[in-house]
Amino acid sequence: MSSDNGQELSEPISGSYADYLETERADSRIDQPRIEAAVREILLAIGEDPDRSGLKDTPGRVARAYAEIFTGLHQDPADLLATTFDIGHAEMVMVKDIPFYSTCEHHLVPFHGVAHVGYIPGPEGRVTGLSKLARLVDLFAKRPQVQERLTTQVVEALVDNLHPAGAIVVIECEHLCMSMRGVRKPGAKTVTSAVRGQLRDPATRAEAMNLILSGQGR
Ligand SMILES: Nc1nc2c(ncn2[C@@H]2O[C@H](COP(=O)(O)OP(=O)(O)OP(=O)(O)O)[C@@H](O)[C@H]2O)c(=O)[nH]1
Ligand SMILES: [Zn+2]
Repeated sequence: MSSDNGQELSEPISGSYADYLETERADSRIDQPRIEAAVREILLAIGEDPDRSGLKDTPGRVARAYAEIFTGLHQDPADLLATTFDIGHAEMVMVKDIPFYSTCEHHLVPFHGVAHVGYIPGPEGRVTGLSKLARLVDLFAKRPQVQERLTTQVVEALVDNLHPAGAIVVIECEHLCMSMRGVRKPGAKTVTSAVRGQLRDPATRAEAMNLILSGQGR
């Protein structure tokens, strides 16, 4: 892939981005035997038989699943955003409708939806690969979370690592803790936003919101 001005946009896998990819595969920092023991206890506590054939492999499966959905606890956004390009683009870049799943830290059930991530490159003109914006959402989503903190962490990682002139993150989610239990309001959506720098300016913010809302029939 190359940009309009012919510069290469290929992503060399070296240095700390390679480290990041390694953490995506590695789950060694998550204590799976401990999760297995805890899940067995939960099954006993609800009155199930953890040794019946349908459940005997469940603690191990849950441990592997948790190792996957909490990988982000052991990933550093600085590694992920280490590869940047100077392509002389000073206008807004927006990746919208990034689907993701996270885990509510209050109930350990999923919340899921879409994230819209945009920024205006700063004077240094540092631009990251588009996929990295989606990976950044996953990095913070794959932790026990609340939606507000997820939103803030994504925008602050952009600010800290790309030094943009402005950044915006808007997240829309359904929380299963509000759908399948408790207040039981399936379909209710929670929307959070965080804006920094030039995107606090009303006109620039309106431009970003138009980009987010366009094509969504809203
Ligand atoms: N602000 C915020 N609240 C959340 C998020 N995810 C879940 N919650 C809320 O966290 C609150 C926890 O409230 P508690 O009263 O401690 O727990 P609870 O008795 O299970 O509450 P209910 O869900 O109302 O039954 C609930 O109101 C949830 O809806 C989130 O991402 N952000
Ligand atoms: Zn919850």
